[in-house]
Amino acid sequence: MINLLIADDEKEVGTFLSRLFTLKGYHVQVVNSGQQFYELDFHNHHFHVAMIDLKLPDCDGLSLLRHLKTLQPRCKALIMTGYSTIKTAVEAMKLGASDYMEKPFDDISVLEAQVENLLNHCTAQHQQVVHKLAHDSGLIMGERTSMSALLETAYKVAQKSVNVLIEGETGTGKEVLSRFIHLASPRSHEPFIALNCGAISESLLESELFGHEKGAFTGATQQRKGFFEIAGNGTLFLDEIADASPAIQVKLLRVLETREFMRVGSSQILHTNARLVAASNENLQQAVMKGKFREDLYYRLNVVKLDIPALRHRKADIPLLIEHLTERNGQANRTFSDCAIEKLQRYDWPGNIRELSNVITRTLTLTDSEQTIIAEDIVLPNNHVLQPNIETKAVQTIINDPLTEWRKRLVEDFQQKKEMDLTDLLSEIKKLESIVSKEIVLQALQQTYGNRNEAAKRLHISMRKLRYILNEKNHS
Ligand SMILES: Nc1ncnc2c1ncn2[C@@H]1O[C@H](COP(=O)(O)OP(=O)(O)OP(=O)(O)O)[C@@H](O)[C@H]1O
Repeated sequence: MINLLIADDEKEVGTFLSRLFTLKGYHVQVVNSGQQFYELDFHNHHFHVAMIDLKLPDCDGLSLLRHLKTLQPRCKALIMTGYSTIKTAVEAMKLGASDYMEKPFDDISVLEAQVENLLNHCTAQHQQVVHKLAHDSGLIMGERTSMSALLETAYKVAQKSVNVLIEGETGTGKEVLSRFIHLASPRSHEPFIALNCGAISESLLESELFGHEKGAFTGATQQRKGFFEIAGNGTLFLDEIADASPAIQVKLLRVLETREFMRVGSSQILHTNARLVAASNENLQQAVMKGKFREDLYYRLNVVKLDIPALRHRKADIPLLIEHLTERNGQANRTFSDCAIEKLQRYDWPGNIRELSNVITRTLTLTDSEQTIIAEDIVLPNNHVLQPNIETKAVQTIINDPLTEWRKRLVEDFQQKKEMDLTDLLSEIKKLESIVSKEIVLQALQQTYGNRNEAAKRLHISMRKLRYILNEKNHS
């Protein structure tokens, strides 16, 4: 028996949906408040799909979603939302909701289809689809990394007609991700147009975006369509959006608000249905605070924000990327030794995947095509800093030495006393733990030149834990 859960304070909605799905043979449970939701017996009663309204009188839908996903991670959640809360619905998708549906429901068959889809949704099949799309867009990442979670969110928002803002350092793959969004969207058969707002002058950018009439300016010898027109029902990717001039920002805002624009030199109003994906390697919110970027445009673009992590924060992806980039160079048969891969993983990659790609191409070109690439073949920038591999070094020096000494002392102690005091032993283990962890943290701090945030990140611990290990009293 399929079990559905509906959480909505509007009783009529609950009754209507309950009737609709009961007729299909499903068992439907309706709750009208957060309190009723929390009183459900999630431990003994499994739900297949939960439809959750974002606004309940006594709590918000996101808390209900968190509760549900903690107790029943396999239950698919469909968020019901009004237009004003679409942004929160997208947040909900980041928290694990499968989809959202706008209320009031214009077409009930769409809701029915969404629920059916979720019920038929097979995880393995779904992952295959996402992987294939990623591969087709040239996007490589490891499994269960920060990128795979990001891709899952990107896949979900791709299905919607919302604007997307992608932030990430230069070369992290913002354009690649925007291609993935396009390919995963219902617009995939329409054009994908990419334009770098930082690479051209203001007047040229305006005419590239909106087109121009013949004679609109010197050199405009014929009428030309702009990218908004060429993109049609497809996707327009605007890279380095923070570099658009104030005048262009005003025009973009107008297009996003009204979906209308005019070619340069024309008074004819044209309509666009293109989806906008904007990207920036600068933090756009900070650009707003500095007065460099319009706040209203920022909010229009930032319906969904995807942050691509820098390559140095996802080094686990490097071996796969090396393989992919080697293949892209037409040299799939070439291999990198373990030491070579380790060397590449220890570098910080300020230019991210673009820089990695250049290093791979250069290395492949300069080495004999028969040989395995070794660490010495890889030339990194002159002033590069290779990050020591904390784990290896820690095991060799920091853990081994105190452990040997401790073991020796323990054995000598036992030989003298001829008896074992377990309480003493446990307290010795605690002491050893604190000595070793403090040494590791100090080592990490040395390697990050005192940068506590970076040290904590490398050791996969919180700042609070780092302060605790360093015996700083006030570590909260
Ligand atoms: N996940 C990835 N898998 C494989 N290749 C990637 C990935 N991400 C980026 N690349 C490659 O890295 C290079 C830079 O990617 P892209 O142009 O998308 O970065 P970007 O963030 O848009 O850069 P910029 O900020 O400079 O515009 C390209 O050659 C791209 O193919």
